[in-house]
Amino acid sequence: MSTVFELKNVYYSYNKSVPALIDITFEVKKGEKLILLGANGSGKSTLLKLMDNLISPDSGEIWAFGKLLGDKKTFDEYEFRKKVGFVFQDSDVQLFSTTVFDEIAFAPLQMGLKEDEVQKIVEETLISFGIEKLKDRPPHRLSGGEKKKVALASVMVINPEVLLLDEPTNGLDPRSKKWLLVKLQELNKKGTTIVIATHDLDMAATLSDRIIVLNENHSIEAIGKPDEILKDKELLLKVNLI
Ligand SMILES: Nc1ncnc2c1ncn2[C@@H]1O[C@H](COP(=O)(O)OP(=O)(O)OP(=O)(O)O)[C@@H](O)[C@H]1O
Repeated sequence: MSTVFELKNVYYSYNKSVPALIDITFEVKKGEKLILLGANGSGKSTLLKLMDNLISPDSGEIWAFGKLLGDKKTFDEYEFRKKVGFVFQDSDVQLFSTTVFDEIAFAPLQMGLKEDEVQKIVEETLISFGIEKLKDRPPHRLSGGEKKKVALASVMVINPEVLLLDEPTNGLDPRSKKWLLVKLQELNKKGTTIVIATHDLDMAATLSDRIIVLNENHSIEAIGKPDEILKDKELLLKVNLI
């Protein structure tokens, strides 16, 4: 299996006195389902933002598809954005269009698809996410769960090779959550690499090949197979997950 992401001794702090991540090293293999678990404030969202090249490490390196993120000579931001989709924890940060239709059409239009192709792909996505009725509504006036579905649809519409998802089930009702887990499983079977930050042990159990646990000191406490990690009560207690 080829490596999609490689993080080497990554450090990050929002301001000098408060570290957010300390000495993070791991790889993500192509087609892998990786769960990032950890208590509030342990650094999960920060880690995903670093992997999405929204912020840059203070030190250490992040490689994606064999290229050093942000490297002026070799890194192509446009190619990267086509391959990697990021769904924020807070949907309000993500949604900016005047209608749900335009929100979902944005990425395919950016990729240069023709108007009629975009129309078709957006209609299909609206149906697949069960949000056809919302298509003319302003995204910022939707409920939390509806916003989350639109945010997911607006990223998944271009079928990225890698999905970075920050608390994707937050705000979803039980049926929508189940539906999302099935959808992510299906995408993964077709080859999509999935990295999810969550506290949701249910999701960690159903949707992971490997789990990374971050501790309150913002470093990696454990990396392992789901059955090893989720059986380890002492570990889960230590990081506030049970
Ligand atoms: N914009 C910011 N400015 C300053 N500090 C920040 C900022 N965002 C996060 N932090 C701090 O960085 C650390 C890691 O935060 P992060 O949001 O990555 O944690 P998390 O594991 O995703 O938490 P949660 O489970 O609560 O979403 C925390 O100590 C947090 O207070």
